Amino acid sequence: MSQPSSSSPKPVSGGDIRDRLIIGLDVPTVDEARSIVSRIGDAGTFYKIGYQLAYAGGFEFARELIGQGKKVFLDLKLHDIGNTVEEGVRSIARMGVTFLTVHAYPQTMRAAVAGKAGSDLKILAVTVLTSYDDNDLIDAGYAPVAAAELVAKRAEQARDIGIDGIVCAATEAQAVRTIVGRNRLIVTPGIRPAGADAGDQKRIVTPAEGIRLGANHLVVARPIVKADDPRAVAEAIVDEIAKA
Ligand SMILES: O=C(O)c1cc(=O)[nH]c(=O)n1[C@@H]1O[C@H](COP(=O)(O)O)[C@@H](O)[C@H]1O
Repeated sequence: MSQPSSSSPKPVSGGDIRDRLIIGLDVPTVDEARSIVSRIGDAGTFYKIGYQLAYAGGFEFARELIGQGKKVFLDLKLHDIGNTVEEGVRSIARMGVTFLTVHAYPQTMRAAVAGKAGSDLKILAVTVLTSYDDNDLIDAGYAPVAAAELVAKRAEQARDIGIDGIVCAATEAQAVRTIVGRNRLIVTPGIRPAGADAGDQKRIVTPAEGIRLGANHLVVARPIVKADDPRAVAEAIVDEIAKA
């Protein structure tokens, strides 16, 4: 049965409903990102910068957004030897971003928790990518395992290591909530407004379903940044979140 959103823990802002929508700035240039942010205006409060923009001036742009009072999720999905992850996270913790992703491997998660010590940065562990289904896991060399089962195992490990939040498909959010409890965040990509193109996402739900399934924050990129009117789409999603 769906979990009512009112019983979910508060999203990171604690109050502003707009913060529950994280807009993925998956665009090639800072100019384009800046233009989208300005068109969205006060409908967008929380932005995600991933590989595409991060490696094209996105780190400086993250500081610019923070300077404007926006929250930033740096989606770098770190995964390396422990020392490298720990020192990398230590550097990122000084930037003032709100969220950072790492892959949910135990060594990597432990290193990230050590690296962020003393800062307000929240580490999110990516369990199983939302573009993966069970066959993709076999293809990647895993012994036959359901994506949902691997998500659950990684969520348990993340909880035990002291990770702040979990990135998973909303279809797994209820199961993850029972594992991580109410004090950790659940952040779900793979969100599609009704009728939107799924693209490469395999485990998708609508914004309202994502919230009802217990997500604290929804990540949406292409349906907003590729829209003719990104502000209208962002507003419609926030409205759907508010009513869920
Ligand atoms: O960590 C993420 O944000 C992430 C994890 C995951 O499992 N799946 C996933 O889609 N994402 C990111 O969420 C965003 C989803 O983008 P759209 O499919 O365009 O809405 C992309 O920037 C992905 O990199």
